[in-house]
Amino acid sequence: MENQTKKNIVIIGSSGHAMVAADIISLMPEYHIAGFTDASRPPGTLCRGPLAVLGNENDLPQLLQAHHIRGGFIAIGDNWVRSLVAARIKALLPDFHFINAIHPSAILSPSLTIGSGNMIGANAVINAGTRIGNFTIINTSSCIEHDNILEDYASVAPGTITGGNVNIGAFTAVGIGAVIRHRINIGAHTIIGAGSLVLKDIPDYNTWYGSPAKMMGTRKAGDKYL
Ligand SMILES: CC(=O)SCCNC(=O)CCNC(=O)[C@H](O)C(C)(C)COP(=O)(O)OP(=O)(O)OC[C@H]1O[C@@H](n2cnc3c(N)ncnc32)[C@H](O)[C@@H]1OP(=O)(O)O
Repeated sequence: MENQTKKNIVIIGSSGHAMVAADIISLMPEYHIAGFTDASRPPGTLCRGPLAVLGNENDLPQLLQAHHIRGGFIAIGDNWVRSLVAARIKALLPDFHFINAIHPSAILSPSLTIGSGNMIGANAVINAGTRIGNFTIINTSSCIEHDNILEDYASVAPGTITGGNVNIGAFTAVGIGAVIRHRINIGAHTIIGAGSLVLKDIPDYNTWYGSPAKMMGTRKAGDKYL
């Protein structure tokens, strides 16, 4: 039940990633989680203690009223799928408020610029002058150094480290534990494999991995990467 100090929030998705997002949002004093939406599980399915699947995305207009929901968070780890879901919700509810899910242990520079719909995990550090777009994932214990740019729907997996002045393009996924040297530009829709060391600029629609990372293939928007 919403009280006077907390806004009711719905989490879109109910996977393992959604449970991490729920853990984060439950630690944010301004929000109360009303439940989840997930088209692949019947309403009433318990997900996290008493919190259940309330319906699917198409039910959102009714769910907002029934549960006094004031905003939501898309907790879908796949960058492309997350963008498709965001587009569907925006078409259905143009004024829907997408919150940022920011773990209280994250350390964010006061000069950080950030949009909406982003997840910032436990112990992440984001340093001065960095700009984060919308619907990105900065996962657990990532270190995003000064003057980086992360475009919309980009993601960095747990333990990623970037140097200063790194740009990561829209929809690009940086794998777990990758290290990216300072002043590197990574294009859009690109994948950096787990544990990679990136020392060169990387174009759009590429897969690179290894130490040092090398070009291992090309890809199309929406290709799987996990
Ligand atoms: C909370 C979370 O879970 S966040 C998500 C965390 N997960 C990740 O970060 C995963 C990122 N994805 C990867 O690293 C993937 O391995 C990819 C996308 C780079 C490559 O995937 P695929 O194209 O399917 O490669 P595939 O598994 O077929 O492996 C092909 C070869 O490359 C090697 N390889 C794959 N990934 C890597 C890597 N990151 N570094 C070095 N070698 C690699 C494999 O060992 C294999 O070598 P082999 O032919 O000698 O056996």
